[in-house]
Amino acid sequence: MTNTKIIVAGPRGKMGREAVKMIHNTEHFTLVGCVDHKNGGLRVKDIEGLPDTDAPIYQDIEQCFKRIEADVLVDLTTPEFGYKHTKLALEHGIRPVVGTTGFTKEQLLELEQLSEEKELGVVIAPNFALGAVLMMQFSKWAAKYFPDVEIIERHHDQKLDAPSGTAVKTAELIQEVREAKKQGHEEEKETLAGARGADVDGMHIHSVRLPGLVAHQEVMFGSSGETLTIKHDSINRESFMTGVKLSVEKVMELNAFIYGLENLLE
Ligand SMILES: NC(=O)C1=CN([C@@H]2O[C@H](COP(=O)(O)OP(=O)(O)OC[C@H]3O[C@@H](n4cnc5c(N)ncnc54)[C@H](OP(=O)(O)O)[C@@H]3O)[C@@H](O)[C@H]2O)C=CC1
Ligand SMILES: O=C(O)C1=N[C@H](C(=O)O)C[C@H](O)C1
Repeated sequence: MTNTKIIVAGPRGKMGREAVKMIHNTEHFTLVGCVDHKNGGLRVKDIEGLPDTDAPIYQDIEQCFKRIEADVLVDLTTPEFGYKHTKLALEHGIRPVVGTTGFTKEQLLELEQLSEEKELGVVIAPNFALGAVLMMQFSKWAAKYFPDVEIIERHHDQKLDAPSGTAVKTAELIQEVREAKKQGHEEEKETLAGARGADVDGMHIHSVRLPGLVAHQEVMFGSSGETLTIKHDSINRESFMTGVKLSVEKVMELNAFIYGLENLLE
C-alpha cells in the first residue's frame, strides 16, 4: 500500500489521541503534523501520552498546510473549527476525514459543493464505529415496518453538540423510509418544555448527558403488542479507529463527498 501522509487536528482530545496512536501504529500511514490551538511550536512527543514522534504541532492550520506536504486531514475538534478546517483542507488540496459532529445541513451542503468543485474526496462520518453503522442500518430497515420510533442517545457530559451526530444521521436514514407521522396522542401536550425531546417529522430524539458514559444509542420501535430495541454501545474510543483507518484509506481513492461510513462499506 502507498504511504499516506496525515495531519491530525485536535491531537490532545479524547478522539485525537486515539487517532494519533492508530496512525503511528499503522505501517502505511505517516503522521506529518498536528494542529493544536494551544500547543504550537511543540512536537507530538512533547505531549504526555502521545507517541514518541517528532511530528511538528502548529497552532494555525493554514501555516500547517503551507509548510507541510500532506494527503489527508483527520479532524477531531469542535463543530465550529471542524467546519473551518475541512473547508481550508479542501482549498489546500488536502482530503478531509472528519469525525467532528455538529455541522448544520447548510455547512454539509457547502462542503459537498467545494468537494465537487475541487474534485477531492471527503469523508464525514458521524460515527466511525462499525457496530454503530450497523445499528443505524438495522434501524432504517426496522422503520419500514415500525414507523413509531424514539431515538435515545447517551453521551459523556463533555459533549458540545446535542443531539449527537449519530442520532441526527439515524433520523435522516429513517426519514428515507418513513412517512412523516405525529407519534403519541393527538392531544399530547408538554407540561415541561422539552419533555418529548427533539421532533424530526414526528419521531423524537432524546439526549442524555452524564459523566461515566462514552457513546451509546438505543432506537426503540413500538407497534401493537410489541416493541423492538436496537442498541449500540461504544465502551471506549478505540471502537472508532477501524472506521477512521478505513476512511483514510478510502478517501485517497475518492473524488466524491461521502457523508456516513455506511457508504464506504460493502
Ligand atoms: N465520528 C465519530 O465516530 C466520533 C466523533 N466524535 C466527535 O469528535 C469531536 C471531538 O471529540 P472528543 O475527542 O471527544 O472531544 P475533545 O474535547 O476531547 O477533543 C477536542 C480537541 O480539539 C481541540 N481543539 C479545539 N479547537 C481547536 C482548534 N481550533 N484547533 C485544534 N484543536 C482544537 C480541543 O482542545 P481544547 O479542549 O484545549 O480547546 C480538544 O483537545 C466531537 O465533535 C465529537 O462529537 C467523537 C467520538 C467519535
Ligand atoms: O462526542 C462523542 O463522544 C461522540 N460523538 C459522535 C456523535 O455525535 O454521534 C459519535 C459518537 O457517538 C461519540
